[in-house]
Amino acid sequence: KLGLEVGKEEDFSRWYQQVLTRSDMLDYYDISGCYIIRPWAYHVWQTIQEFFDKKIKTLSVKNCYFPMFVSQRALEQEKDHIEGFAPEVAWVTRAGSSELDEPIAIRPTSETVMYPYFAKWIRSHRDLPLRLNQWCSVVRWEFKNPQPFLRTREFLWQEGHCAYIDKAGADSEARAILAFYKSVYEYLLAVPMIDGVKSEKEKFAGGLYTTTIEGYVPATGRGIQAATSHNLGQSFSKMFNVVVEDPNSPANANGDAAKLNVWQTSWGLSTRTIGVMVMVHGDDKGLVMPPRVSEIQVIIIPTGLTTKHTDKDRALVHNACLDLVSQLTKVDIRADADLRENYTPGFKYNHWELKGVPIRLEIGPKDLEKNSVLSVRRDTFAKASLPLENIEETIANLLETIQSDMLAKATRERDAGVRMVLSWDEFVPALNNKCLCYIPWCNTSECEDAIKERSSRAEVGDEPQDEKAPSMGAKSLCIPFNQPTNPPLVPGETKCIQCGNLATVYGLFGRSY
Ligand SMILES: O=C(C[C@H]1NCCC[C@H]1O)Cn1cnc2c(c1=O)CCCC2
Ligand SMILES: [Mg+2]
Repeated sequence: KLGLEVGKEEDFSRWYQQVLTRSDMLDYYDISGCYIIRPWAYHVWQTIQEFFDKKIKTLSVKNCYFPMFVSQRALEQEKDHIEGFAPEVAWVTRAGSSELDEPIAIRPTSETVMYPYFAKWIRSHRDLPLRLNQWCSVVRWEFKNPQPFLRTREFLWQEGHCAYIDKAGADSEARAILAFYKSVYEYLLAVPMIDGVKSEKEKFAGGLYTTTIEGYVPATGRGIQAATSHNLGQSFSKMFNVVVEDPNSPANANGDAAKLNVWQTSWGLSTRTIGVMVMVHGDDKGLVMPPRVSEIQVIIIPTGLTTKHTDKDRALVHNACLDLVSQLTKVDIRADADLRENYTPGFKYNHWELKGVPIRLEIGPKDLEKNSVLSVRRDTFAKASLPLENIEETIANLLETIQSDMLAKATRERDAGVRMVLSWDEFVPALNNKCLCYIPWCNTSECEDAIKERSSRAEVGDEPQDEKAPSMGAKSLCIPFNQPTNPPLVPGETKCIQCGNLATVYGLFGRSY
């Protein structure tokens, strides 16, 4: 059966799974939480990789590869970094039929893999800055229900790890990387992001601060953490003893200079990117692929051929399709033709709509007479008859228009899903209206806990716990760099909507993935 059996608004999680499997993006695997990434999705990941890799090379970041195995000693080098996460760590305990003397962990992230070697390699300030990145997979044995691309036990990502002589170096690089992350989503995936800093409660416990980009999924009204870039401060360099001689401090009496723990950053972006793109742009006909990341940007389909037409007519139309493919390919447009004899044009339209191909071109005998082609946009279904004259430029422009229209539409929907909430009694209704909320906030962890508690479904009245309504409370997603100004938050006057103490920031809150 082609097409989707369930609508996006009808049953979102079933829609999401069906759109992924029926578009051949992904297949389920016989180990829970693990999925097969098929070519249609893998092309998106490779496009992101090429784009991001070029960006970090402008910062002189070098790619490398560390082992996926972590010794128990290394992993537990820093207790509080790992203790919160310990249940998620997967261990190798046996090889063949023989037990290992020591269990070996599979990396859930690579701080503890890399930093002992940072300590070994960084001996002098001249060894700084050190800027490394690796493209790899990591394993986190999550117990919450898995979701393809969004929460999986193994996922592909990149993790960057850098070391600087001072805080300023770490600050500026962390922010530069965050801007690159934002452009992955906004330039490639046509998904708008809100950037900001995580609260003390939500930040990466091992670090000084976490900057983040936060997405919004209109269909569920939930926020989603899309990528993070941390200034780790000096906590990891103290744990792992990554020290240099302080170039700015004179040697003391007996000649040895002061020691300085380096300042570090770490940053990660994963295949969650693909899930966000699907959730934001997909519709009831299937995927809607942003042109910049779609393996096929234009699909050309012969049409209008009936039994009345001769084999010659058919050959003419098929050749016109193939000519068009080569014309577009010559100008780097990723075009293909679907000349399968055993499927009707209508069947093919559904198939390529399901896969979200941005433009469909229909060519038949009549079009050849008029030297034109019928184009259909996947995002709006708008049809237009296009002259074959100068078709390359026309299609190139149409692809650009689709890319920017998709971002504009997703931005309108995101803006409609984020509200200014200036009093507590508006907060939960806004969440239940699928909105994220900017709230005047005191920025304390205990208040954050109270907000989560008071906004979880159980707390609010006793309406039936229908499985769709998220029973979770609202989390703080970020303190946006771009603080709302309407109305302005008046320091010393504006109150936190939860606890009534003075508000110091606007916080972005919402139910989230
Ligand atoms: O991974 C990070 C921090 C950092 N890691 C490198 C990329 C950027 C950033 O995510 C946080 N973190 C999340 N999840 C886990 C761990 C963990 O450190 C360690 C144990 C298992 C689960
Ligand atoms: Mg986690």
